[in-house]
Amino acid sequence: MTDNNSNSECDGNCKGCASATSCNDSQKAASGMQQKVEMNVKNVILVLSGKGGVGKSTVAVNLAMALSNKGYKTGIADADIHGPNIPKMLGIEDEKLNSYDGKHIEPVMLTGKLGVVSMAFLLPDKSSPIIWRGSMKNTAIRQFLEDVNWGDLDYLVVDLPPGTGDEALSIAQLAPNIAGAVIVTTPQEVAILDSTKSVKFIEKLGLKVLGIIENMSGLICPHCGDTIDIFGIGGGKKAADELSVPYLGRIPIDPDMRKAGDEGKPFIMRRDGTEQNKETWKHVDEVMENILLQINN
Ligand SMILES: Nc1ncnc2c1ncn2[C@@H]1O[C@H](COP(=O)(O)OP(=O)(O)OP(=O)(O)O)[C@@H](O)[C@H]1O
Repeated sequence: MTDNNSNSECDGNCKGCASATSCNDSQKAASGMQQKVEMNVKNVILVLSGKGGVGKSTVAVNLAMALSNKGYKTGIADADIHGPNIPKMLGIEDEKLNSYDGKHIEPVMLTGKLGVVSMAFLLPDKSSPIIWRGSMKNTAIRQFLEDVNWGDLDYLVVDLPPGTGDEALSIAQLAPNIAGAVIVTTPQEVAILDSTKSVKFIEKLGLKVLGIIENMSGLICPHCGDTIDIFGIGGGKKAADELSVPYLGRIPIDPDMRKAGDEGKPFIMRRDGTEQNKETWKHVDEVMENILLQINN
């Protein structure tokens, strides 16, 4: 076994792993020997994608908000250590994490039923990069689960960075009661190819794929109501069928969705009654219901 973060050299069966003393956290993660943390959560939902910028955080905040609006006690763990955008999307980027006993961290409560933790709350300057190796990220993720006063949660929604790296592996191995993973993609071939990797990654870890969401799926023209295929339509459904995983639905490109993220007020809190808004709402509602159906399936 080497002393770096490579997982290719650690099979989890060497003497070091057996004695559990000589591997660093990342190697333990790679070998699958990390113990689940203890926390009172009924369902952990992972949100991931193969490619960046496809709408994971957008889906995560809307899903968490939808669940808490239904009365479920919900948490969001922003596990995108290098690019934590959840606080900005919820309009709480100036908040800080507090600790009353020096050990446990209080989540930032958006409402009585929705708490949030993110690296963004710990940064002195929002534009500072976080330059961390895998083992440090693993430790931070463990703390997000174990050291946060979440209370009893019905759902914990975890927003992951793109790809199948340290953060995804850490969460998959540390979090208890993982209901499954929602894979977000856009319709183009390159995004689909990368989301296929996400599906295989989740399956390899023995977790359930709740399904694929096709985001940015056509633009409904606000003037004529016609759909313009900017990135195409149907790639997510095709991928879901080919991979034999559920298709959770599609969300069109909607300028209001982008505004919602920029203004820190999630889309599902905006109902303006326009035809375009109603159409997007119909799709968002369908996607959220399908996720819940798959969890209870
Ligand atoms: N359906 C949509 N219509 C319009 N804009 C959208 C839509 N979905 C997401 N966006 C916008 O696209 C941008 C990227 O979305 P988001 O940050 O959710 O992606 P991400 O996959 O989490 O990104 P990253 O890989 O950087 O974490 C944001 O500005 C968001 O508001």
